[in-house]
Amino acid sequence: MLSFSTLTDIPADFGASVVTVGNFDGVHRGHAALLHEVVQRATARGIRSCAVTFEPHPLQVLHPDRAPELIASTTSRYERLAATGLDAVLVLEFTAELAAMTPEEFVRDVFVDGLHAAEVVVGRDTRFGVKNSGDVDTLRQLGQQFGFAVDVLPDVGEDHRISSTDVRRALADGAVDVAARALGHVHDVRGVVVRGLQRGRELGFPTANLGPKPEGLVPADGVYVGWLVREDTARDDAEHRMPAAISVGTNPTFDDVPERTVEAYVLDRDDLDLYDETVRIEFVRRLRGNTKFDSIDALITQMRRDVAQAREICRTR
Ligand SMILES: Cc1cc2nc3c(=O)[nH]c(=O)nc-3n(C[C@H](O)[C@H](O)[C@H](O)COP(=O)(O)O)c2cc1C
Ligand SMILES: Nc1ncnc2c1ncn2[C@@H]1O[C@H](COP(=O)(O)OP(=O)(O)OP(=O)(O)O)[C@@H](O)[C@H]1O
Repeated sequence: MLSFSTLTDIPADFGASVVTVGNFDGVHRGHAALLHEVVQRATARGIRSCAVTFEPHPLQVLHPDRAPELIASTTSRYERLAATGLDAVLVLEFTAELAAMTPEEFVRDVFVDGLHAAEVVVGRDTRFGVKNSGDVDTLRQLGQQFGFAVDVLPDVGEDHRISSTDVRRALADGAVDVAARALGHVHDVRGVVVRGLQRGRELGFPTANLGPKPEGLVPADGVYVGWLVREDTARDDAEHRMPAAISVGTNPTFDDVPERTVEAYVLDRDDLDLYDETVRIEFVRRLRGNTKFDSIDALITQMRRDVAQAREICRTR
């Protein structure tokens, strides 16, 4: 997938394209359906497919107090966009100047002059241009004016429209299985493995601890079942993706963990050295909250139960 960060990056011979626009945070099932349509229509016409997106998230610039915590990092969004088969992504820096463009200016500069759009595909609630003043009707008028087709796709979602907002809410509640259903993939966070307090090994469960502020939305404190994925190993390596019991929180049984951490015990492995590696932790299912135990023995007994449950769940996947 080609990646452009300004309009001037687009090569002169890029040709005509089928285009869509949005934040695509998390690249959920609604986004994926829309992007799939963009790719299919471009293939049918024998032209390029391109998604226009923004960095940072528009609300971070316009209303930082209302800006959402993003589901996925820029890296992960990029990878998921690439996986849809798009030919190109245009990641525009979202600035006050961009925010001030009228719908007509945005469409002319970006879709028409920049990407030579033959067709623009959007969801029915799309808004664009200064103060979100443009909607699908505006887009249809501009399509007639500039000579591109406009397709408005129906909502995706069984009982209600899938949205990034719902995915964020599910993750904040620890409902990682609900989030995965809306996303169409398991949610993950990404970070470098750092040294913890080295207590895990004594408890019988050594854990890979992610450094502070991993990329991606960290779900509610609790104990989860999932997978640890090592980015630096090949996909077909047996140790690339390994089942894990995961803990998110401040380890309340101990009083010495000031920061919320994400740590994963790779099931039945005490021989791994993951320090300084970049890993992803995938969250499949929540088992329970993160509790303060009266004794270390009580914690260990519960961790054994967690691990047994994790083994069972991962065995069937
Ligand atoms: C499956 C699992 C469940 C856990 N549950 C709890 C818990 O309920 N309460 C708690 O205080 N710590 C819990 N922990 C975190 C342990 O306290 C932590 O892994 C241990 O203190 C090692 O920390 P370290 O890696 O910083 O050395 C859990 C860890 C795992 C892997
Ligand atoms: N469930 C859905 N079904 C169909 N299209 C969707 C769905 N969700 C988003 N889209 C479309 O995907 C494009 C990109 O959307 P964008 O990421 O900007 O917002 P969003 O997902 O609607 O945001 P949020 O969920 O945070 O309200 C838009 O054209 C939007 O209409």
